Amino acid sequence: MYHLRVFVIIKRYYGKKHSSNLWLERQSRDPYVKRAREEDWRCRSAFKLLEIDAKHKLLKPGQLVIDCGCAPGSWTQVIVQKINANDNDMKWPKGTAIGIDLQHVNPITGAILLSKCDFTSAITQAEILQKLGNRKADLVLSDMAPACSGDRSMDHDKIIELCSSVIRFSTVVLKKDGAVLCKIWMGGQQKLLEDAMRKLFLNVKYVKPNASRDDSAEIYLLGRNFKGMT
Ligand SMILES: C[S@@+](CC[C@H](N)C(=O)[O-])C[C@H]1O[C@@H](n2cnc3c(N)ncnc32)[C@H](O)[C@@H]1O
Repeated sequence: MYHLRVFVIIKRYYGKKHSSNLWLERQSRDPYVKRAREEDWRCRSAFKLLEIDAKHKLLKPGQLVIDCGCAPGSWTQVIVQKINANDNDMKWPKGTAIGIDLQHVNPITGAILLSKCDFTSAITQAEILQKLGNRKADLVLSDMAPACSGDRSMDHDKIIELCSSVIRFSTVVLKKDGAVLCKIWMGGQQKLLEDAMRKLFLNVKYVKPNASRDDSAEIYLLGRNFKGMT
């Protein structure tokens, strides 16, 4: 019995060490990780949003954008840059970026950050509404991802729950014709989410940027031209 316990402990230790070595090796070979460091983005995810934006032209000067699941902050960095791109031109108002995350987020100049906040909680959503005042958002983004349990189907259900919360909140805060972009992990419930979005947005499509790893189940659902609530 004792030997069995020792064997299990050693296997667990080396298993973890092996997978963290694989992760390190993968990071060191990843060109986006290197570029993120060189270009001062907080993480490689910046390139996903930059790529989606280059193709779909979502971010514009003067917009109000809500970034759900923003830590460590690379999407918020991109947003702040794009919505204030015409900063010297007085005809454009300054943009507003609001980032929310469960984790601590280091300050980003030009962004309002709600650190250590659960986006799905009523308290956090009330706080976002308070920050908005009587303004509405042009764009709601969600790159939120639940902590992986290792059970694909359970993780899929959890991320769909997060997206459902984003869509519900978007119906309250979005301007007519506004847009939502949210990350999902593909699975059985994605069609339900897609159908719910089709009822609210004129255009709904799937988007997979090159910076999103090929072997990942990650994909983004983009809903454009919010129909507004009647
Ligand atoms: C992939 S990371 C986001 C990366 C980010 N877009 C960037 O570019 O830096 C996913 C984030 O979602 C956050 N998250 C997961 N569930 C959340 C929740 N209920 N409320 C707020 N943030 C959440 C996690 O804490 C994590 O930081």
